[in-house]
Amino acid sequence: MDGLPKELGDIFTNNSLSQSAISLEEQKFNVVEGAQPFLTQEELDLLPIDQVRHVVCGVIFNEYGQVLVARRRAGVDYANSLEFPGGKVEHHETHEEALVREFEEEVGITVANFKLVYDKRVNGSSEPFHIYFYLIKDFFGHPYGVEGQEVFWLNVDEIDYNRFPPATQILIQNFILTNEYLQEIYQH
Ligand SMILES: Nc1nc2c([nH]c(=O)n2[C@H]2C[C@H](O)[C@@H](COP(=O)(O)OP(=O)(O)OP(=O)(O)O)O2)c(=O)[nH]1
Ligand SMILES: [Mg+2]
Repeated sequence: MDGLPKELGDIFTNNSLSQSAISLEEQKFNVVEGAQPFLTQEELDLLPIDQVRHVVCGVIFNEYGQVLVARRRAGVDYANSLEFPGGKVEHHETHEEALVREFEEEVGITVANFKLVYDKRVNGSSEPFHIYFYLIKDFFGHPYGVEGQEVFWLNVDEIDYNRFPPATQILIQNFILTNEYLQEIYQH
């Protein structure tokens, strides 16, 4: 796990739920980013690329123009927030291999034909990471929450980007809500 130790993550979540005065919906999204020493974006960007963890995520649309979204589990970093499926690249893997593996492990589908659309250096809760978002043009199978997590298709006009981690919010605002993705999907 990339976040706080599980016990700490749970304590954080429970405290937030019991003591905070914010709405029930907002309480579900507990950002633990920054629990480790905070680095500015400039400091993060100066870290050598081979010294930060790489994370790959995929954005997939179905034939109705809906986007595939999952909910992060309790007790992990960004607990209960929404996310695009994906995860950490392992040492022996390319980004593409990691993306294929993560989609099989998390949502049970095989993905193909993808393109990098946005990337960003992030101050994670336990370590800095570099996140890469791929637009996935083809997939095989029917997605479901292999690890028991909620997985669903969301209409683009129903996306509330505040429910996603900060890096994903930027992607949604600049790539999805602007319809930039349509050009990428239909460009051959
Ligand atoms: N999957 C995913 N992770 C995201 C998104 N935005 C974002 O900041 N992250 C962060 C959360 C985590 O700190 C990090 C890695 O994601 P992860 O928790 O899915 O990693 P993983 O699947 O390998 O999980 P694990 O084996 O470590 O439990 O990326 C997103 O849209 N999707
Ligand atoms: Mg994951």
